[in-house]
Amino acid sequence: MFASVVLDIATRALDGAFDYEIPRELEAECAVGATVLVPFSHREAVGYVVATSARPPEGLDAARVLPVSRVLAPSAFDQAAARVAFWMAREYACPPCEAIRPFLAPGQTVRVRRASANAPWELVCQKSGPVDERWVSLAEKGGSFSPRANAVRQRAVLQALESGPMRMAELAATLPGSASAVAALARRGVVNVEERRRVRGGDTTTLRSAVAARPERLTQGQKDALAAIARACDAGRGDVVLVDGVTGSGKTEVYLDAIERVRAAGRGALVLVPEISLTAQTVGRFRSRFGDDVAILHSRLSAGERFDQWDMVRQGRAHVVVGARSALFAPLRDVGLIIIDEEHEWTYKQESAPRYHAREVAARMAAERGCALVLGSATPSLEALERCREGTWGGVSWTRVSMPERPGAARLPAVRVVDMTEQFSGGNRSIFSAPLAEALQDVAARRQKAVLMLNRRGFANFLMCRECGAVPECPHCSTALTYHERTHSLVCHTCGRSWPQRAYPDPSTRCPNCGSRYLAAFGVGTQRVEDELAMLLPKDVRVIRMDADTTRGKGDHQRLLEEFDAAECAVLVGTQMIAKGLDFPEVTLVGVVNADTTLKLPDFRAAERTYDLLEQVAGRAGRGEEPGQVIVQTYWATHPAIRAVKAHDRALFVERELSERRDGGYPPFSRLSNVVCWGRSEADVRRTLDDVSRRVRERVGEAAGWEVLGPTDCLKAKVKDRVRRHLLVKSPVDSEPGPLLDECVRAAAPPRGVSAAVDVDAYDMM
Ligand SMILES: Nc1ncnc2c1ncn2[C@@H]1O[C@H](COP(=O)(O)OP(=O)(O)OP(=O)(O)O)[C@@H](O)[C@H]1O
Ligand SMILES: [Zn+2]
Repeated sequence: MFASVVLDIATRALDGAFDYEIPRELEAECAVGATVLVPFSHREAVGYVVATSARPPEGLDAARVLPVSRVLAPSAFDQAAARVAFWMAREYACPPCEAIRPFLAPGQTVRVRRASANAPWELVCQKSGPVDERWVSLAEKGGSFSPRANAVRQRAVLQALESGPMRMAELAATLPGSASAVAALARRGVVNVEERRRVRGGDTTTLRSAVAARPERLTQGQKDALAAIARACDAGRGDVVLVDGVTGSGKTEVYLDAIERVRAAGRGALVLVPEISLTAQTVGRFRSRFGDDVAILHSRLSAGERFDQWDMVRQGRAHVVVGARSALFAPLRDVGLIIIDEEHEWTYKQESAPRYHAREVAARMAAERGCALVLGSATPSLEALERCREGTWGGVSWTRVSMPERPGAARLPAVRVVDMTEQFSGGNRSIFSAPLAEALQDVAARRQKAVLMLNRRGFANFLMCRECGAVPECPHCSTALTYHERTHSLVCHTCGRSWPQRAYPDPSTRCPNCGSRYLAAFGVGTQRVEDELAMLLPKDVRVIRMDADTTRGKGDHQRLLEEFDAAECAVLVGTQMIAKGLDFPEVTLVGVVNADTTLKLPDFRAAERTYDLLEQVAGRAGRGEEPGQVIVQTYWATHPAIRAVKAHDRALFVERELSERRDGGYPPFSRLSNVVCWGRSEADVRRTLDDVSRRVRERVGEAAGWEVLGPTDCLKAKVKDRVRRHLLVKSPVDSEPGPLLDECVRAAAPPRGVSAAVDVDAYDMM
């Protein structure tokens, strides 16, 4: 037998597979997907088997093919997955081993390394094993036993167990030396020790929304969606269904029912949700329907826990995988359905190699495995909408099903837009406009609940006139200028021009539009909102703050939501993290403190992001029987994104946005790739990227639909003392920029100390 092996050496120079002979004694283990050790250029290297064959590789003398030395880890992926990995390597311009790594067992780092140029190579093997799942509990007769007076540890163990069984690992961590005490107690039959495979990720919660009770009847939209999904599944060629359902329309129920059908046919399902929604609520809903058949994968699990979940899938003990982006690579054998919830979310794009977009990889995987792909969102990406409008894309059908209504008595909330410049000229200097302050007080008086969102995405700082709402923009690029506090300047990060400018309260400040002296840096913290709320509302209203600061710990997120759930009357104040997914039927008011910050990001998707965010957060109101109200505070009430949210009419935003994108040649009408170069030496970085740019321009020539922009400094021009510059490349929708850019970067051969990354279909261009 022979094996085709991709070496784990991440360099652009090594992009193929190498052939090895499989010694007879390794034949059983050395399957596709196995991690192996092989001889390579006078040393040994780690690699992954991507194909096996009984015939010797063509054109090679079988006697000269070297043998595989060892099998280091059993198979983690199959042939179809290997094909997807090769596609990823090409599409996203990365070495094949980088595209294979996501498919490996969590926690596996097996590398051959050496400490210095002359040191010997050594194999570093780190693999996660199953987590210690021994549980200790009091036995029946435990109550009557009393340890000897000097058996302090035994006493402590018994005391700890009084409130219920505990994991051995937990006991050992909290009571040093408890292992031997437990062993002694177990010998006397006072405690029981049992192996118990805990179902992880579904930690118990008091959240009422964490159960998915089967509804009495489905809405028409839900039925339509399920019918379309069934057709796509039966077609068996990777067809895509976009479930375009307004917030609270019951998309989760559609996913659950669709999975039930797939499971009944004996196949499994992969469900991707944004990391932040992987809370007890989502997980609980899937568990309440599928129990232990669900595996959960996300980054807040420990390496051991992740391994366990992954291994359950590989062993065929769990058939429904719910997880963040990377769950796409779980070793589920017979995938019948892939679901991506909140399809428009940015977190589906990975920002480090391999720089893939989960939507695109999922589409490829669905075609490769002959299953259906379901995308769900209340605010679908323009890419998905455009492909559905075309009807087919990439050789499969793309169908949009709309779910325009919420089930039962629930209605979409009324949205009121408050113009903050009017509030300011009327003398109101508070964070809260008069209407929002009143609505909050009403919620307190009626003992209901409210959600207040502070838009804080992006780090870009800009100046805004408090009197007229103007934001200084680049006259050449029509993007908002970034304010640099230390140098007192406004900078355009598209063309690099800059202007001196001082912000309020400096006396020299003048708004370029109206001359007001209130041209100030924009930004309010959650802390300040919390303080102002405390002054506005009676003491007995719970204010719960949820932001990066209050959710550092593992269980913080869930605990805060549980507090909000349990409270009688409360306000949840938070950043973007509270905008999506939350299903609290008793929320009657949603307030958006500052709708505009994302509009001003120097990014062509800024308006889309803002629209998505506002429509999603607005969707948290009125999900139960009580009608909901939304108040959006903005300095830009006439912006199409704001008007669309106000009317719950996406067309108001999308039509204009699509025509602008078409005119500007931006996605979804083109592909946009970002080539970034960074290093300590600015001269080297410049020279390298100039070289790349020259090569790309040469290759592209006058080809229709190709356009090269830059090179320019990145918006984050310096990170950790490394200078960053980038080049943007637009290409036609059906082009393959990956291989071309890869070749140009390779040919430019970045010198030592300069790194280059190719980001195809880039989202973050800062
Ligand atoms: N057919 C139905 N009849 C009654 N209630 C339903 C039905 N389908 C779903 N629900 C309930 O409607 C609520 C909203 O559903 P869900 O959370 O799935 O909405 P969603 O479409 O995912 O919204 P969002 O995009 O805002 O997250 C849930 O409490 C769910 O239990
Ligand atoms: Zn400019």
